Amino acid sequence: MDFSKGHGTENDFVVLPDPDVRIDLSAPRVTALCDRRRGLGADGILRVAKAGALAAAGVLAELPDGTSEDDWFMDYRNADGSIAEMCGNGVRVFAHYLRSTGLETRDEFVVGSRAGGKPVIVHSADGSVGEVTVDMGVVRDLGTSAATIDGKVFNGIGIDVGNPHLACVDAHLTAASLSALDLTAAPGFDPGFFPHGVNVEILTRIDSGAVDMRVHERGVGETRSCGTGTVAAATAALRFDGADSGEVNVRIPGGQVTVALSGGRATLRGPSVLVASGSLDDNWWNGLA
Ligand SMILES: N[C@@H](CCC[C@H](N)C(=O)O)C(=O)O
Repeated sequence: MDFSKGHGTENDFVVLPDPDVRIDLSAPRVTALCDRRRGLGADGILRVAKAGALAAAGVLAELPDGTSEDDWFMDYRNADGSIAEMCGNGVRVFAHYLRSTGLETRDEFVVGSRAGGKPVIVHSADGSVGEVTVDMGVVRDLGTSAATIDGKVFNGIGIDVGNPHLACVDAHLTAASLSALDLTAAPGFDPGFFPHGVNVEILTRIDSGAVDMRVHERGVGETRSCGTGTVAAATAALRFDGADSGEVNVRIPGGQVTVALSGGRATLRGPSVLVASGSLDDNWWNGLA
């Protein structure tokens, strides 16, 4: 079992090449592989497969919109073994991996996800560093809700970027007070509003075209970055200022990305790093099934 390890602004992933879908990617295998003591350690897994092969194997009930059988498909799993619809940082790492390994020779192609096909532009991709823009598609406003963190209530907007987010702009926050927040425990949220759980972003308002953001991810915990979360954050920050389009630089603990919103759609541009590749021990892997 070959693997690569990579990250997008320090949101890290184990990449498992499995074009013909021969691996049983069970929840125990995902959790063990993502465990930072028992396994390789990661926020999530990116299985690299052909969309048609995933459908034939029954991993996908049907091909999502904008995805065809021959497209590469990012079969994303959270560190706790749950399946998520989309991962913005993951798509950048996925596209970088495909280009740097030669599995894909084009600079512009579609990456399939459970939230639909995501067109990408690979601006650069060597063996270790890449830069990718992802067309994230339609961003949907779900209405207002609130999160509770460390006993404090943060008002925000529910935003669907293929997966669910609650993005909370707090005009009193500074980069320093944001970094002092205790995000160890999962934020409280309204389960009636978010029946499938939610990713929660806390952020400053826009200053000089940029916001600072932290995130607590569904199925993972606090991460150093979340690509779909940065799109939700940029959307909420623009709304906070009465705008529905524009470009926002989003600073997260793991780096910076750029989100552009226009006509209810978003693009996400940012870096990708591939740090290692190798093979898993067969006995260890097979013992996890
Ligand atoms: N880190 C990802 C999002 C991964 C999925 C998320 N935890 C969920 O369950 O929706 C990103 O970069 O978007």
